[in-house]
Amino acid sequence: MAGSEDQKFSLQEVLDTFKLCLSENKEVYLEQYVAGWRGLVKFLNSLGSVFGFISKDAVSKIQILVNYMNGENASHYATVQSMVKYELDNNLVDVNKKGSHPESGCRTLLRLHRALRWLELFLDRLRTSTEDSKTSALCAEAYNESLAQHHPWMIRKAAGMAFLVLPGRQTFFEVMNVGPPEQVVAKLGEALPLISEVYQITEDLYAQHNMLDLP
Ligand SMILES: CCCCCCCC/C=C\CCCCCCCC(=O)N[C@@H](COP(=O)(O)O)[C@H](O)/C=C/CCCCCCCCCCCCC
Repeated sequence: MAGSEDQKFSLQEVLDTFKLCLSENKEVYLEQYVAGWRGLVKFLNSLGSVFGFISKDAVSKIQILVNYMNGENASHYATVQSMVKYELDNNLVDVNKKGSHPESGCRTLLRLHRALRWLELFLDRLRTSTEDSKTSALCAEAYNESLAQHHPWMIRKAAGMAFLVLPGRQTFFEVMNVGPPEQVVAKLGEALPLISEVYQITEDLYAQHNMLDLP
């Protein structure tokens, strides 16, 4: 798995995985969810080693979920809904404070879920940005509105420094491998509703089970 993060990023590929994320009855397939994140990590890796600490954290969370998906209880880790039910029914989630299940699927996925909100906000800003927009500012705004609220000061500082070396909008669009800027904008417009729907379904599920603040 780790090696696949080094390959070339394609926005279309990420879009395809998020398209495949939802079942007919709107359950979120874990395999596709994780595949979407793997694709995004490829992009992050292509931005350079400054982003290594972020990539490392994302990869370790992906790996925790992959281990459950391939483990002895794999059948319970087909969708986010089945994972939540299984872990809650079997008291496998540290609901109030870290205890015997510090790496439950539920708390691990929650971290990626919060990052998905950042992604949604960031992509929307990119989509509506102009040629002279600064990606670092767009990224920082999206981060401050979402993930930052869950991160301690040190992480916020480190993330803020990393954002400063983000490439400009033009380079960013090129790395997406979609085509000219108009096509990137169109593709982002296609991707956003899918990402939003996956985010909202997960958010509602976690809210319903009072799990939005898992330690
Ligand atoms: C379509 C292409 C354009 C966008 C491509 C974006 C690619 C982004 C790829 C990955 C995003 C990283 C996801 C980070 C997950 C962070 C999860 C988290 O919150 N972890 C913290 C809490 O975990 P526990 O300690 O409770 O286990 C952990 O402390 C975090 C450590 C690392 C710092 C995370 C900073 C996140 C910044 C997100 C912005 C990424 C900037 C990418 C720039 C394109």
